[in-house]
Amino acid sequence: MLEARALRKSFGRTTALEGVSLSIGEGEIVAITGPSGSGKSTLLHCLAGIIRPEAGEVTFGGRRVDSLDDAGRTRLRRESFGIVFQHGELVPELSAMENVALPLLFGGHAGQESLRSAMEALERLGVADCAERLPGELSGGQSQRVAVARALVAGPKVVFADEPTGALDSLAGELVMKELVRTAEAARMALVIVTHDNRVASYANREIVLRDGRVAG
Ligand SMILES: Nc1ncnc2c1ncn2[C@@H]1O[C@H](COP(=O)(O)OP(=O)(O)OP(=O)(O)O)[C@@H](O)[C@H]1O
Repeated sequence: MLEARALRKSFGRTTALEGVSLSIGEGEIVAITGPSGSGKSTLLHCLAGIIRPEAGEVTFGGRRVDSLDDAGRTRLRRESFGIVFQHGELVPELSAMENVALPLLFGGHAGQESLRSAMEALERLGVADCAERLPGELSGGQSQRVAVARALVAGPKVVFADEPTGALDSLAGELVMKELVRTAEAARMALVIVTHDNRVASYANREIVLRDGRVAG
């Protein structure tokens, strides 16, 4: 469903990815691991259409992602992907519940229905009590759970998550991982997780290890 072939990406003189190829199936849970600086986030961003590789191809459902223009990639992300960034990246002026409702509102759903679904997603992630708060009034871990709720709420085909449990204690981390895995299994959603944490990687069907921008195993 999601494929990458011979990806290369550099930043100035730093080669972040070199010759990375992989294929991820529907409903598959894949952990991307490897040392700091090995290219994990860069790979996730290329797969999700956030940045474009200099060489190689990314396809989703047989359609090229990397050759789409910015508007095309934004539309694809909105329609088919859910993304959890390392630091939450919530809209600061909107409440937690409104942040979670955004993907539904962008998708043309009615306001009340979107807010109700957002509330249910917050409940499943154990942060319903944060619904009315602004992102600036949330802890790092609460923000991260709100960001996971936002990524899942619109029923994406793929969720990309960069260290989704980095700011969480082990109990909350487990809740987040169980909710991600439950949704992946129930909706045949693929899940691509960048992580340093072996416990998180243990939820995956497969682990892709990067070293110096290449797939090492
Ligand atoms: N925007 C950027 N500008 C310049 N260099 C960058 C940029 N993004 C990444 N890099 C470099 O590319 C390499 C890969 O970075 P990347 O963030 O993908 O690694 P990572 O494996 O996710 O690291 P970490 O585990 O520390 O988050 C690193 O050497 C990094 O310094």
